[in-house]
Amino acid sequence: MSIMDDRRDDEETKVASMRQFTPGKEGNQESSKSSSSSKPSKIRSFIRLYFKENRKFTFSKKKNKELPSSYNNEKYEHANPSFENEAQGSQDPSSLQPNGALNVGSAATTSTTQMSSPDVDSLYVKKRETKKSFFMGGKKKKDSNSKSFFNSRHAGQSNGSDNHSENGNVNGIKATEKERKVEPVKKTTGSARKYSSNSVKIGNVEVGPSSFEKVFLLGKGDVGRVYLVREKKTSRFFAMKVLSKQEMIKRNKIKRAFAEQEILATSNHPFIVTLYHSFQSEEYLYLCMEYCMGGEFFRALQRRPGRCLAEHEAKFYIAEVTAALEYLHLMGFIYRDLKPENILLHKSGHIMLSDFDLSKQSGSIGSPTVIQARNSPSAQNNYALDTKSCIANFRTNSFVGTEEYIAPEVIKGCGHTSAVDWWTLGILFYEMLYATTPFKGKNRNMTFSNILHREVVFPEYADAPSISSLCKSLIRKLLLKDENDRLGSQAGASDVKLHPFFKNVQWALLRHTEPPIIPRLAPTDELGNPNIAHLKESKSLDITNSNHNSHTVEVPLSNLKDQEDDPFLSFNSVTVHHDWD
Ligand SMILES: Nc1ncnc2c1ncn2[C@@H]1O[C@H](COP(=O)(O)OP(=O)(O)OP(=O)(O)O)[C@@H](O)[C@H]1O
Repeated sequence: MSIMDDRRDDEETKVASMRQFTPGKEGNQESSKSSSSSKPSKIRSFIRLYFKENRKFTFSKKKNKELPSSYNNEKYEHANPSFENEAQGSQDPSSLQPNGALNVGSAATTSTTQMSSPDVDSLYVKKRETKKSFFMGGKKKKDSNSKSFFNSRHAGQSNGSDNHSENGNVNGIKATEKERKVEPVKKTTGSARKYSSNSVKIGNVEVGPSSFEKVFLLGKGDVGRVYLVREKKTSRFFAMKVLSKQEMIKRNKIKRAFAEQEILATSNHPFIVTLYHSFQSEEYLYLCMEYCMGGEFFRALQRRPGRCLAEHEAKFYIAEVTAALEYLHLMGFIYRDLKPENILLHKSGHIMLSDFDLSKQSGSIGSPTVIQARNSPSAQNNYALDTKSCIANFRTNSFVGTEEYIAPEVIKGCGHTSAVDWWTLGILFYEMLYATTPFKGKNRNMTFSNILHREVVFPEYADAPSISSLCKSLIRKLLLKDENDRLGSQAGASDVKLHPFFKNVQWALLRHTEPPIIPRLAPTDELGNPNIAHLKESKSLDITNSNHNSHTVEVPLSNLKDQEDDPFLSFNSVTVHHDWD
């Protein structure tokens, strides 16, 4: 079977299978050699200066009179079926229970042993699938293997602290409400949260759920939905992520929601989705973000001939992702979930990283330093910013990621660093070029075994994409199994940027470069908002009624109000004003 065929099969699997959840304790076991006395605020100011950029993209200046990709049925068929489904009240696939956990079993004996490490603090592996599997008519796929590993794994970690699970299951036994202790997220002090201050002003939240009306459903994850909403007062459109508190409690994902808010509110970068407001109601947390009209990069990739890109096109996206990862690392974040599904496209076609719920923030971030570049192309330009130094010594033990993208050190369970992001960049690059990931096996066991033991192979069949040796060299270096040898291990993003493959890339002018795919957008109104007049609107226009009826309600939230340890008490309700608004 050719790689392309294989990919098509994979598509079926992705559509058919649900995300995999395994229990674990959201970890606090990260170790950092950097002193906790370091001053994140100063460092972040430095980073902001380093990245001080006008957020406007060159190409967005030209008034785009076309509709977002998701509206154009001709070019982007099924791009917005979520809307259809919402209107038709189709079945919510998340009502299908996620089915199990990791199983590296016999096919990957080494990893099984190592993964049983009691140091692992969190388990969360996503199976490749589209986040919109519900509208694609996928069926639930049972993964019986997963459960067995879940059980054996937890048998080896049966200390009390492991009783927290992503899905409320402990050693395969469903925890009762009494048993499930909801850990409040520690109230952070004003000094703990630092927001971008240069071009961004953070204030008390100025809106609430009733300030918006739902237009339609854009996409869905495990604990929430993302809606296109219109702010009543301004008629501006936003993407609103609505997270169910019930579900977060049930799946022990409270900290993930906090981390996502923190990262979104702190970040200010052209290739990272912008947060405008965050707030909560009794039932939900709300993240009001910039609406990425270009839709998912994953979808754009699927629509390309052969579902892949030419080398020069992939280079563009890999360069933008590298710039975004560089920024995140400088800010002290490890992204940990890079994949085409998490890359959205701005209406200009530039990338916007989204979905930070698996990201990890270093407790204290180090200072960026300047080091002698090993592979600098020019003698004058012999120094590089060491972007790794901000996060270099930060290790975390969570077992998180997406199956085909997981780095070897994560499978081994011996802790991982920001180097996992460079590994995932290598996988992403490969997938863009060959329409499949390099270590994909017949099942999860084989995939993990391949990740641990197999060298990356580049297809050489007759009509295989023609890829330069420089490009292959970059991918090989990003996919080195030993994180200490991997590209990025010396100076972080600078190592990657200085690879000869990127010789002609003008890093500072990336966002002024015309993207290879310009989303065909439907007509916009005079404010640049999508013209949705012709669309059938969602049944419920009330954002306060998010209708998360797919999930079982187990803990009455009103009970939480009586508890002094309301886990959402310290969720930051803020409004972020950006200087380009
Ligand atoms: N800013 C945005 N603009 C347009 N569409 C968006 C935006 N944010 C999210 N979406 C859509 O909603 C989908 C789900 O979003 P997201 O991945 O953030 O949700 P999630 O609940 O965190 O998912 P997961 O379970 O993978 O963590 C995305 O795949 C995308 O299609």
